[in-house]
Amino acid sequence: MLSVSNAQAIILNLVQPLDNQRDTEVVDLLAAASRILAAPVTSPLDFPHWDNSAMDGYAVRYEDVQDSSAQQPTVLDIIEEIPAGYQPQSIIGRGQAARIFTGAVMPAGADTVVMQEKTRQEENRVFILAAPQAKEFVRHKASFYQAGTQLLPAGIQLNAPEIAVLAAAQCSQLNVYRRPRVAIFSTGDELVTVNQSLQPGQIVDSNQYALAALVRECGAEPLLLGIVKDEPVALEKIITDAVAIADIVLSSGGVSVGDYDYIDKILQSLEAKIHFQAVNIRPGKPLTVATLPTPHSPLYFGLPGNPASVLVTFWRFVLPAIKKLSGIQQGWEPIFLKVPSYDELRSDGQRETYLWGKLHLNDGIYQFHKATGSHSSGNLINLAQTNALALIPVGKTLISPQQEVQVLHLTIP
Ligand SMILES: Nc1nc2c(c(=O)[nH]1)N[C@H]1C(S)=C(S)[C@@H](COP(=O)(O)OP(=O)(O)OC[C@H]3O[C@@H](n4cnc5c(N)ncnc54)[C@H](O)[C@@H]3O)O[C@H]1N2
Ligand code: MOO
Ligand SMILES: [Mg+2]
Repeated sequence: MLSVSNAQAIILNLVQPLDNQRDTEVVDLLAAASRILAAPVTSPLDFPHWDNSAMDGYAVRYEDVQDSSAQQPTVLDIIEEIPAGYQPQSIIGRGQAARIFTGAVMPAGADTVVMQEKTRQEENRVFILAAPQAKEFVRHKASFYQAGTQLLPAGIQLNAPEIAVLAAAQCSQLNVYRRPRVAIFSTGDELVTVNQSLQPGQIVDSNQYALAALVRECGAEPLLLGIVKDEPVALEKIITDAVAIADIVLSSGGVSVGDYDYIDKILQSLEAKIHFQAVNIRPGKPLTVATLPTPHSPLYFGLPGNPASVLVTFWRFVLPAIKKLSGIQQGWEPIFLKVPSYDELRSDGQRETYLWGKLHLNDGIYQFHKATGSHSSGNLINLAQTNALALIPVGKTLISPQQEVQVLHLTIP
């Protein structure tokens, strides 16, 4: 059976990132947090914009003060006071200084700032009580960033640090990738919505709600198409509708070998290319990945119906695909941490097994705690509060308490 890593490689190979011309939109800076930058940004401004002081103190000429000490202070005449936001008017000459404050423009003639604590002021004179270093406490024009060079590259996510940079560079509108569109529907005669009353044999379609939340969490737009019965005609229509509007289609259920599992047959009748129908993973083995022969060739994930399988296959396979699609330039693959396991972890050794649970901080070190209760893929109850999946590789049957385990950390992104 196809290994998890080969399945991931096939999926990432199939994903075409959004187009940096067609698939973009302009958003205000305040709405740009967590979006993906579609074009590199350059600024006509230098950072700092001008030489300025890093301290509250006195702007001086280094050559005047280089021999200063507490015993033999240099005495300078204060000829100007320069607060932040003020353009200095005078040129500092021999024996002169300017009172200056943090962030204020350096006056011409001065090249060094002496911090206030190393001075004593008496009326219009300042006593320099210690020799500074040459150019000390001056933040030089363009020393952080040179105008016209690249400020931010395309393909990065805009988080608080980038938003700060863009604000400082007066970029009030940004060219970002549009959100990937992800169509979601559930299949099954037994399914009802949260608001319908349950008849014997029925369950709530929790997968659609779970997938909508996951898609939204990773910055994409969920298009909810509802529940469809296990009927070929209805299924063919919903798949056709979904592929027409979405970049990625997620269905759940109907991909195993039962008499009412129609998804793969309908994909075949629609001339989809099915890349694989099963992966050596637990939970989530019956996973269908296909591409459809429409112009924009959306990627189709037929996720298995069991609720735990849906979440695990989303985290392991769909999330990296959405990341690549969204225009992010790198870091699509899941990140595994190596941590000690608090609990004993078991698998039959046949499939790459994912056990859900929580990373707990213990004295500054993460530890994996397995969720209590049944790890059946049909049990969604103990999935609540999951923030990590422990991985037991093929061939391994036991990870003992305190042994190291690889853990997929689920904080998105
Ligand atoms: N003979 C075999 N039977 C099964 C195999 C197998 O290899 N041979 N694989 C099992 C595994 S593993 C899984 S996972 C499931 C996958 O089943 P399907 O994708 O065909 O899904 P369904 O049969 O439609 O449903 C399975 C299960 O999940 C519940 N379900 C379905 N949709 C939802 C939903 N939207 N919300 C909540 N729960 C849902 C459904 O009621 C079933 O209990 O196949 C095994 N069988
Ligand atoms: O793959 Mo299934 O998800 O083991 O139950
Ligand atoms: Mg089935």
